Amino acid sequence: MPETSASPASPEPGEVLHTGATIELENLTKRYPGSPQPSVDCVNMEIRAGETVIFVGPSGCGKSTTLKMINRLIEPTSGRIRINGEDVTHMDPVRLRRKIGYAIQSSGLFPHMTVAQNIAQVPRMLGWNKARIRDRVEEMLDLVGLDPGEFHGRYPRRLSGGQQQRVGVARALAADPPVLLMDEPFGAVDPITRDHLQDELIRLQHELHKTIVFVTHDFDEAIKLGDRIAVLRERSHIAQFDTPEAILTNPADDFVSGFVGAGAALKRLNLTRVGEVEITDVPTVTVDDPLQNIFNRFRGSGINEILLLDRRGRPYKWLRRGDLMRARGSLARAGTPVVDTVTRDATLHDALEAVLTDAGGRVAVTGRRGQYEGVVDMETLMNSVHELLEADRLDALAHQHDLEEARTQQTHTEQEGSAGGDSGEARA
Ligand SMILES: Nc1ncnc2c1ncn2[C@@H]1O[C@H](COP(=O)(O)OP(=O)(O)OP(=O)(O)O)[C@@H](O)[C@H]1O
Repeated sequence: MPETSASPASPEPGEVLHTGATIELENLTKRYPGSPQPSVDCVNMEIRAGETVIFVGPSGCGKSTTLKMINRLIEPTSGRIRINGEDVTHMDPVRLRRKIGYAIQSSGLFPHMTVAQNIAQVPRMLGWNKARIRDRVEEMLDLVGLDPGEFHGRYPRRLSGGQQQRVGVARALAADPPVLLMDEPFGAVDPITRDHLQDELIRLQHELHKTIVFVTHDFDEAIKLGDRIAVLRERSHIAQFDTPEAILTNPADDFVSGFVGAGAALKRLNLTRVGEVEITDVPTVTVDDPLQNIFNRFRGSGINEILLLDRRGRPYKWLRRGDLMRARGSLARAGTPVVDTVTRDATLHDALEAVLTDAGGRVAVTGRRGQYEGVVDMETLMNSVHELLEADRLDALAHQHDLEEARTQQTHTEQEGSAGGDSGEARA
């Protein structure tokens, strides 16, 4: 039976919708039947409302089990879960799951339902009326960057892996839950699609401020997406729970260092976004511009290269002067196709990768619908990397200085304390 009252516009008392909710795990433990050891052993963790927390750790350490206990897909053996202060450890799990979005690696879409029906599933169970569901489906498709007109009636088998994941995220968010759990949601897609999906999740999170708990094997993904990262070791013991910067610059122990792996300086590039560096403009023309106009653009300026945009303003090809000579009246044969692009939410690491594989040493920056917004080139990236490393070096020096001061202070306090102790005894 559908619930009659529930609606995101009319939250129940104590319930915060539209934005995130706090999650508290208290001594959370799972012992699977027949296993001598618990798979998750006494986890204590506080996740703030609106933050993205990433669980990383070696295979089998208990990441998924911990995650699935939050929406009780796996029942805890003992311990407590509180969401926004409310103890949900024994709440009806079906009711609980309507408040918690869940996205998984294989997207989990129902193959016999259209995209729209998949997205509408939880709102339907919540008893929303048809018009509201229809509006919400359109809104969700738009939110995850899929054209509602094109994708509404499609079946999942007619979507690419990346599109399926987008629909999976749209479905998880449809009832506007304050919490979103994501279990390796981008694990099965190719690296370029994965980068784009990550960028989109960052953009979504800027708009929505959900509380997201995200499981991954990939430390680079954790750095890119997490406000905080929980590095877990066996039985979900927390090795370190901190910001990506702190984990990269001050790993708590050898286990964390080993997990961070080599190349911390390169990983540092994952902490800066393309939107934070200088984006330059290049001359552009569109496929509808007459060839003669394009010739004139070259002729009228000293430029050697123009970016050709498609009808929707998306980067399509790089055109050089010589290409036009060979075009023989048609742009179809001219130029070098744009293979990769980045958004402003992409990391410098993504941008560097794209620039390194691009013969021209630059990558086009695109907006939400893939439209051209500018270009980042090798020189900008190199300058930014130098600035970042220099800033890190100064931070490390300041940190070292603070530590030394604290040590000196402590020595003084101890010396004074032992002197003070004597006088204390004398007073007693
Ligand atoms: N249904 C189950 N019955 C018994 N043991 C289980 C079950 N599910 C998981 N486990 C065990 O619990 C431990 C933690 O598993 P879990 O799937 O949570 O780890 P994980 O860190 O998410 O692993 P991976 O990164 O490989 O997905 C593993 O040792 C696993 O073998």
